[in-house]
Amino acid sequence: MPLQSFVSITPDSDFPLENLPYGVFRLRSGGTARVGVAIGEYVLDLAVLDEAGLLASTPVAGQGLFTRDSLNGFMAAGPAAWQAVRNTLQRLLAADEPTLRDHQPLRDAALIRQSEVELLLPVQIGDFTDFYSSLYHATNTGKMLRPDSPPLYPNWRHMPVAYHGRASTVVVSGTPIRRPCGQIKPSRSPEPFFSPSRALDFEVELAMVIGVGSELGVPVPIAQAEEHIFGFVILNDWSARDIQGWEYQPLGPFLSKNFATTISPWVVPLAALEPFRCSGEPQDPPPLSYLQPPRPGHFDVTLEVWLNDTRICQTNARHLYWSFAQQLAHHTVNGCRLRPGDLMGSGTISGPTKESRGCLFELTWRGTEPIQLADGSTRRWLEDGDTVTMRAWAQGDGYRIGFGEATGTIVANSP
Ligand SMILES: O=C(O)/C=C/C(=O)CC(=O)CC(=O)O
Ligand SMILES: [Ca+2]
Ligand SMILES: [Mg+2]
Repeated sequence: MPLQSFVSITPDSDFPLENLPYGVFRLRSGGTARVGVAIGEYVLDLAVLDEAGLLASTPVAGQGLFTRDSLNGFMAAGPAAWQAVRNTLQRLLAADEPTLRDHQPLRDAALIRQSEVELLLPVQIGDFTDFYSSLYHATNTGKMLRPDSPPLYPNWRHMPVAYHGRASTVVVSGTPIRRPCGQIKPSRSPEPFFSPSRALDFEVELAMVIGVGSELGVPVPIAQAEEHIFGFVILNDWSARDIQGWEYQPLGPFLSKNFATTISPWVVPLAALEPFRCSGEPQDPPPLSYLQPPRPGHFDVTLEVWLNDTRICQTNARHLYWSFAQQLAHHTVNGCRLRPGDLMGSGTISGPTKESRGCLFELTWRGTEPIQLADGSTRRWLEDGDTVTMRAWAQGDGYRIGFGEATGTIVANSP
């Protein structure tokens, strides 16, 4: 039986009382940025609640953490504070709780229609790392990029491989995406040339948002890894496959991926995904002991990709080989420090079936098998004006933990 709120929530809403994802918003009519949670069609303004003393029972009351333009201050307060605020909000929004329900002026000030707000980038991102943790994606990618070698490098099943991206180009859902220019060298061309990308792609991922940092030189043990995770967003790692194919050896992706990365505006708390914890793909060989988790670390989250009006991919985060806890333990095992606001992408979440391939690179097999859209047109790669929208949710009994969406439209460029 879903939790009952006095705010009306339909069963297909992304934002029931069980979810309460955090975001940063501004009224379209003006004003400063503030922190809120999504509930049904509304945003609950936490700054208003704090000023009214309704968060008094939590360790973060009266610190001004919700009148900021990022979640970083609140995230740094740690898991006990997150849990206290979450418990308080679930109580304040409950159907049988009069404090907010029956206080009309406060209710009007605190609950704002989402249609009246602009959602901002929720986190000030210090570092962005992107993993490569789907066995299906890594195998397909390896087959296409390196047809004459085994698809997986020998390290892949021993560690969560990743590359370092650019925090400076992570943008919030809705931001237009300018087609990047760069060096391209098709195999039939003897020399590289400079051009707008002709092989623009998306990658559907989830990303963890780091809440609490770690100490320089001190690895985070896998059993404590999740204590550092504040929550999750949808991530689209826009990728220019032609630039990537020429630049990536031997150091990996660079300009082919760091021109833009889109994230969804609501950060879904780890606590909201707890009922959806599950095992991932079997790991063979067994990982080294620092990567052996004390419990399952995957989550049953469905993801969809829409290209204009056509759904072109449906996949699930449980298809990942390496879990978020394993990624985090590996990332810090050398003493690399975490900071509040770091962002870590899962890697493209491809599954075992054709429709669960998480990028055009795989869906069109490097552009050789065009896909058909509902309007009759076909695509090998993204065209100017195309809109890619990603959605994600965990399906509960009578409710869903939704992530909202991560969307972006391609804008033309000329060299
Ligand atoms: O060079 C390769 O084998 C492939 C690299 C990537 O595709 C990097 C990446 O973004 C990984 C991912 O999203 O899974
Ligand atoms: Ca990626
Ligand atoms: Mg990218």
